[in-house]
Amino acid sequence: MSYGSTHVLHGIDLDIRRGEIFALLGPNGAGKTTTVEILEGFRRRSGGEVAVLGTDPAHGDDAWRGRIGLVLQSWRDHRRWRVAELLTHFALYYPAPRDPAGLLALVGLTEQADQQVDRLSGGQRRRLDVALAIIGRPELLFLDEPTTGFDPEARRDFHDLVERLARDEGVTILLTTHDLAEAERLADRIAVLVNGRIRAGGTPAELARRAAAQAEVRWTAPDGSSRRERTEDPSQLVWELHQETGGPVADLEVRRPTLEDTYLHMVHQGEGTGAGAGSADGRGGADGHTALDGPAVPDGEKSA
Ligand SMILES: Nc1ncnc2c1ncn2[C@@H]1O[C@H](COP(=O)(O)OP(=O)(O)OP(=O)(O)O)[C@@H](O)[C@H]1O
Repeated sequence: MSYGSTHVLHGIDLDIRRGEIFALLGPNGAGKTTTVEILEGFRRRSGGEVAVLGTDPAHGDDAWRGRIGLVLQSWRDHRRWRVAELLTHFALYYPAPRDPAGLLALVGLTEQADQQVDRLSGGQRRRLDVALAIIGRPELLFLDEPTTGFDPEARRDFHDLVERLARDEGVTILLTTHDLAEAERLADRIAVLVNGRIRAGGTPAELARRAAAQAEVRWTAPDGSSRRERTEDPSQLVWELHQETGGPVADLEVRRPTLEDTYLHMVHQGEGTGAGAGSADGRGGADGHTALDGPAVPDGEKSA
């Protein structure tokens, strides 16, 4: 995807399965919204192939659109409508809509049913966006940074709702977020997008395992110098150090990077170089490695 001469997406390769929650994770400006808008049929791509529910979104008709629900990043229409009125009105567009009252209860807006849309708080407005997106019982739901502005309780309720939609109703969900914890909590699979390229992909557990594959061991040598070494078998290294020193190893510390350390490292590296394109199944990378196979601790913490 290019805007004029600016390339914003490079070789994105995504395969999202029916019924899964898929998170597109990445920092501001990574290309998440652009990707999602291409999939939704709102933005015409510059090249490549896309099929959403078997249809090229550039040629999606009303029947295709009726199978999809959208929660956009910002959506500020219908300010003077009352909440329940708006839902009842939107329900008319679909062949088998949800019951508006039940839907209000589902998203926690029953008390606001008669309130005007422009009087809702940011979080309540977001809940209404979700209600509007699912009123037509979509097979596929796009959620573009859905929990921005939510307080912790609203965030938890929203996560429960997303899980219910996926697990109980089989809705396929594509979620964009820059919140690693949100992606970890909700997603069956995650693709990390940095600078328009997929830097890594897999289940949250796979990413965490790859992130934690190498531990960093720090200690103070008998000559007083600070030492660090990275290893997949810290116990072996510590045993050897103990033998060499002939006693306790001074200032010994063993640290495994968290998924967050690795994500931040990946973002930092990707924004610096723009290198490392790959696919969402974790195989990617020009050299056959994803960034998660690479240095597992932030640069600032590495030393000889
Ligand atoms: N209409 C446009 N014309 C030119 N450049 C654009 C346009 N829309 C987006 N961009 C650029 O494309 C890149 C990707 O933007 P995009 O909105 O897809 O990122 P994002 O990952 O969704 O970011 P955020 O988390 O901030 O919402 C950015 O560098 C942005 O400035």
